[in-house]
Amino acid sequence: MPLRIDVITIFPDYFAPLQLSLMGKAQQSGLVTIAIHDLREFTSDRHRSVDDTPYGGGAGMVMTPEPWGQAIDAVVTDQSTLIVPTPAGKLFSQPVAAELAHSTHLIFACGRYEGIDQRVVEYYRPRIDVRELSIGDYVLAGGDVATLAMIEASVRLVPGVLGNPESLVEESHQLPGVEYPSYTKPPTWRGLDVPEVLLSGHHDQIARWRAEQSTIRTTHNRPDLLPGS
Ligand SMILES: Nc1ccc2ncsc2c1
Repeated sequence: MPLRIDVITIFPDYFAPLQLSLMGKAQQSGLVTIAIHDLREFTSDRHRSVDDTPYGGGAGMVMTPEPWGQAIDAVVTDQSTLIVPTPAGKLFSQPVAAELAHSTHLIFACGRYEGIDQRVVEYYRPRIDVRELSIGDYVLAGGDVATLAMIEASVRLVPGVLGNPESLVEESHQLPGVEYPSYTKPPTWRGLDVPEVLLSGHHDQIARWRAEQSTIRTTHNRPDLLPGS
């Protein structure tokens, strides 16, 4: 049963990259099907409007609920998971990507402006799995780039998508923290040598060196990921 993904957006062209590389191959292989829908196709007024001023005042505009209701109703099933990217959401992570990779049907609602009228989430929550997800503590111009990131992170975990599942095994055995630095040919580049241990063939020493490097990097860049932090 392939993973089906429906993306609803006012900028369908943002999703052209999904035809390339790994994401494109995943679709050609039949492991994943991705459909992009223009929210404006689900409006009924002459101007195809999708937003209005916020109740309660405040700057910016809010996306009106009805086009979203029409668009989501056009694709939803009782197996669907509705994902609403928002800076206010729970943090997307590798474990969440793994969950999404094993779903049957994902609907991404890419909001713009100040977001989507909250009643859209309230309406679907009793009916299907609804997840408001953030990709980090920063604000984009809309949910489209966040959706691209979450699709790529999730689809690469769909069994069969990655040519070499070994890289997923390594990822899953990742020590708590960030990965060690990587090197390839040439052995010397602009006067800089590859760490000697990596050329030694001593796999135990290499493993130890990589674990040390991961700890050094995690301590410096992501102390929040250190065990016990
Ligand atoms: N609708 C919207 C606006 C900004 C933003 N930034 C990250 S996800 C998101 C979603």
